[in-house]
Amino acid sequence: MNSTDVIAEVNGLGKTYGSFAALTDVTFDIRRGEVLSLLGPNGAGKSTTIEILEGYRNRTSGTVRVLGQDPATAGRAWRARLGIVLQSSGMPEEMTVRELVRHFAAFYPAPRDADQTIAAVGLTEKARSRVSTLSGGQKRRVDVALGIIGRPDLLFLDEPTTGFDPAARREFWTLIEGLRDEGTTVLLTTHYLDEAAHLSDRAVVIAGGRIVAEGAIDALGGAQARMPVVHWRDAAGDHEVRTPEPAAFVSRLHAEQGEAANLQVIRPSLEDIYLGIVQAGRERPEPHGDRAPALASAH
Ligand SMILES: Nc1ncnc2c1ncn2[C@@H]1O[C@H](COP(=O)(O)OP(=O)(O)OP(=O)(O)O)[C@@H](O)[C@H]1O
Repeated sequence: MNSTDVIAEVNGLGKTYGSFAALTDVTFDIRRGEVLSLLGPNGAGKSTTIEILEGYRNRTSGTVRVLGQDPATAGRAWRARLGIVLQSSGMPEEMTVRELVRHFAAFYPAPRDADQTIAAVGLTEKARSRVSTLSGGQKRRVDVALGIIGRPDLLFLDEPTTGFDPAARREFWTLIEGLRDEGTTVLLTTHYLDEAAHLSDRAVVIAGGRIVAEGAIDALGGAQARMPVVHWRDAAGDHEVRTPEPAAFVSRLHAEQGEAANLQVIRPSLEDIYLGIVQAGRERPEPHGDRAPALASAH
């Protein structure tokens, strides 16, 4: 891969809070134009990673480059190229949606049109409403509008659809697909595996502060974890066989036994695969001696 195709590089990233290692040896990159999902259970270290990439949190060790610069020292022009939708944000509640979006647009050199952005997040009818009168999901849409108003090269979305109803989530997905088609690179964290599967090209799975899986979203977990399972019942009881060729297996089963009761072919969902990865990560023995890495390069 050409190095210009990499928009962010994280190498051997470590973060300790006192003696607690929140991140250990985290290495991954974000490629231009992709939607990368950062997945992991509560407390895995996702927000810590994102905040280090955004320059809001100092790292303990390792190297990080985002849009060609070290976030720990990068300045305002660099920050203007990022779009950030945090898990929770404090917005001036007394402003109207339009006032707020216009206010933020003024911070950027080449912002989107405020009304078009409000329309893109589905809030045209609320453009004249004060933020204080919006529902939780509508406020989240304002967060997203503020995240994209500056035409970011890299957009961080930290659990963007929490609190959205199902229709709003689908609309949001369409919005993100549109941004991706325009060339925006997105780092997404979500606990909704269907969202990750729908939107992202690749995923990095983090658990206990370490990367436990990484790869194309439709190859995550490897062939074994994704192997279909054939279930059926006969006089001897219930049976379950994992096979890469379920059709051939069912055909043989039928030839041998005739119509099987309760026959099912189940392909593991991304959620099944993800839960298996996280569980395996928990059971993995701790690598010797690096639970709390020394301060290699404090920033
Ligand atoms: N300022 C802090 N001081 C001490 N520990 C912290 C601090 N911030 C985070 N941690 C700890 O670091 C770990 C990683 O937290 P982080 O917020 O990055 O997780 P997360 O993956 O984003 O979780 P969630 O899915 O719940 O948002 C957690 O165990 C958390 O308690």
